[in-house]
Amino acid sequence: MEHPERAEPLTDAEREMVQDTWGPVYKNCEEVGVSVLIRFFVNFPSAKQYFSQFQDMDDPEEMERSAQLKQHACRVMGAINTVVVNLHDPEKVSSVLALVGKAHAVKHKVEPMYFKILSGVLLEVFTEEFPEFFTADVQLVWTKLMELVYWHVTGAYTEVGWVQLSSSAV
Ligand code: HEM
Repeated sequence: MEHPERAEPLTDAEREMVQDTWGPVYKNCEEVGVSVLIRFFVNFPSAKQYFSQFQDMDDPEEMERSAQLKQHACRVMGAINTVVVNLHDPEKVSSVLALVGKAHAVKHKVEPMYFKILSGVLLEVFTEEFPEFFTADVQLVWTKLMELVYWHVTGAYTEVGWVQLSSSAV
């Protein structure tokens, strides 16, 4: 799997932009997280294969009632929160994301490309729900943060010897 030397670190000003705009999102973390995951699973239905409780569901309203979906929404948002509040501490960021990457590779066997797709959906929903905060500049910085997340997660995949099994995630 391709893995560049390093991810571009955020500057102090960029860190502040991320932290300032994350507050209103995290305040509504369950609602926003559920919207993100529903859009993810509706637009990329193959991503449901990993979730026993709703892999065969197509109706978004039914998905919304799944406890497993809600739980994963909160876990995703919780992990992003840990990254955002610890941006000043690169070791903490890398250890949190290494754990996420390792679990998804070893335990859940999730194709890493889905992390890239989910990042795009996260940003899309944040921007739609909080247009006053997610201006073009802010979106760029968040894209940089998501690239950093992806870099750490895929680094963990490489470390556990993940071999890409399929070239297409969609
Ligand atoms: C930023 C992205 C993500 C974060 C922060 C995240 C975080 C987590 C966390 C903290 C857990 C619980 C602990 C564990 O079992 O490892 C978890 C479980 C899980 N994740 Fe993710 N995840 C992300 C993306 C994904 C993606 C893209 C998929 C698949 C398409 C996925 C599939 C799963 C599955 C199947 C479980 C187990 C669910 C269960 O047992 O009910 N995750 N995730």
